[in-house]
Amino acid sequence: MAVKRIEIMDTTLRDGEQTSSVSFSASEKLTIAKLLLEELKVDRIEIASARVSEGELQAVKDVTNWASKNNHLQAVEVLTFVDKGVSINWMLEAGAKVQNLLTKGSLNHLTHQLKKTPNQHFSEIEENIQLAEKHGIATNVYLEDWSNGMRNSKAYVFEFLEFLSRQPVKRIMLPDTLGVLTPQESYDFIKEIKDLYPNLHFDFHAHNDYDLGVSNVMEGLKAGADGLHLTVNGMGERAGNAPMASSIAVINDFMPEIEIGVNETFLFTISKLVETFSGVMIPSNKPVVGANVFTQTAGIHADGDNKNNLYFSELMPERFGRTRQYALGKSSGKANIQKNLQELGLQLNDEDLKKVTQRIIELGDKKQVVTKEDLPYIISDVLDRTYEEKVKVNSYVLTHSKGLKPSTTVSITINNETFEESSQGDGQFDAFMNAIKRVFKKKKLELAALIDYAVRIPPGSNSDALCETIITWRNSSGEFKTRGLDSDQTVSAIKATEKMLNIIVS
Ligand SMILES: CC(C)C(=O)C(=O)O
Repeated sequence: MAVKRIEIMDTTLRDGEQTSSVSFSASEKLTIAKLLLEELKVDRIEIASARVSEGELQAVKDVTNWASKNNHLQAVEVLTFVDKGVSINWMLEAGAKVQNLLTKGSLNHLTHQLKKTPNQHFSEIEENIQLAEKHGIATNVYLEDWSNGMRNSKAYVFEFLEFLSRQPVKRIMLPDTLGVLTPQESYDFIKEIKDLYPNLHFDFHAHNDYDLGVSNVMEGLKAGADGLHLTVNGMGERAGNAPMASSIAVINDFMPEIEIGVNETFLFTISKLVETFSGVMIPSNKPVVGANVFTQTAGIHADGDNKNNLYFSELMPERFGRTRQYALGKSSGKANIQKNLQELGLQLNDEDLKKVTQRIIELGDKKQVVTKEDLPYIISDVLDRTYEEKVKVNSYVLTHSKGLKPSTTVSITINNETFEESSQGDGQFDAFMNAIKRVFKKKKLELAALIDYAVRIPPGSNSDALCETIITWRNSSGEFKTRGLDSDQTVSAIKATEKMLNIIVS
């Protein structure tokens, strides 16, 4: 079987940034660009549209400056326009060497938006390409609205391709601008073009309006596309672009005839980074990168995992730097609970396990989130023995006053030894944590680092509502979450912290 190496072009920093209300700063763009090229190892990145703003000019300068020192300059691309050289001048100032020239790929767009004839358009494009060449800038050409062009003005598309085949163009980019193609059309249209121009390089740029992005990518590749445009977390205009993570997994698992250079172990890392920088949360069921996609909820699945891995597929979490989890809830069953107990190093006899299972089902029925870290508490509660409280927050005073730093004094007992510490902080909880840090330093104990802090109240409630704080921590044994519930937000965070202290202190 002949294996074909294709190019992956990431356009998170250009099309991805066109997600409503997303704007990356220059330093965020540089950080993402480095990770994409050096760790994830995509072949190319599109980082901006020319002429957008001064800030964007600086962002492109920063990336090209870094890229030229690290042999990546030819992998950094900028979207440009047919504008009598204005974009080219912008590129020159930004130090960019590859332009992705936006042209019209359907007669509809050409006549109604540009109000030009095909010949006028082609001659302006030719002028642009020559000018770029003169300045050492390579050209790729986007045929915007190409998919509709293939449906409604095929003769124009082929006339355009014939013109481009005579130009010094590196790649021709075929966007499904409105995300309207079916998988069958993606295959047929690209095949028709590749059959006619087998030696030209064609990228396929799929959008996800019908959730067909990944299927279309697969069909486009089968038809002979030489490159794909993807975005991290599927960010982009409207419903976004074909998503990076699942497209890469699909190629690796189902398309042995296709070779790519992407290092899939970094897919989750980059997905989280883009989530943080963009503020666009990854849906928990998003394939490969969503919080729940490697969590078995049904007890029968966990049971099957114990029996010859009956519920495993090729899509193993470890490939992406993740681990399988077993949810606790009304449908979890004994096997899920046992899996979690194993992870915590706890053992229960059959009778106790039954009682704990019953309690988790009851809590699940009330829609309560039960986490692995809740298990020791549930066990002690259910089995009617007090949980061995190694750490107890005995008392504290918290102050909050206008114009003064919040401060606290905390009394805490660890393994029967009591400590009192005072501290200040940027907020009341920060002051509390600073006091705890002092105690742990004194005891020479490792404290878990706080890596995420989420607060919520039941929908529709008001300021007297119960407030739930879920804190994610990390220590040398890994990441874990604790939960605190109280009508006072700071107190709920302190309760979650007390749970954490009991988990980490042996
Ligand atoms: C700007 C263009 C190239 C685009 O993203 C699209 O057509 O989808």
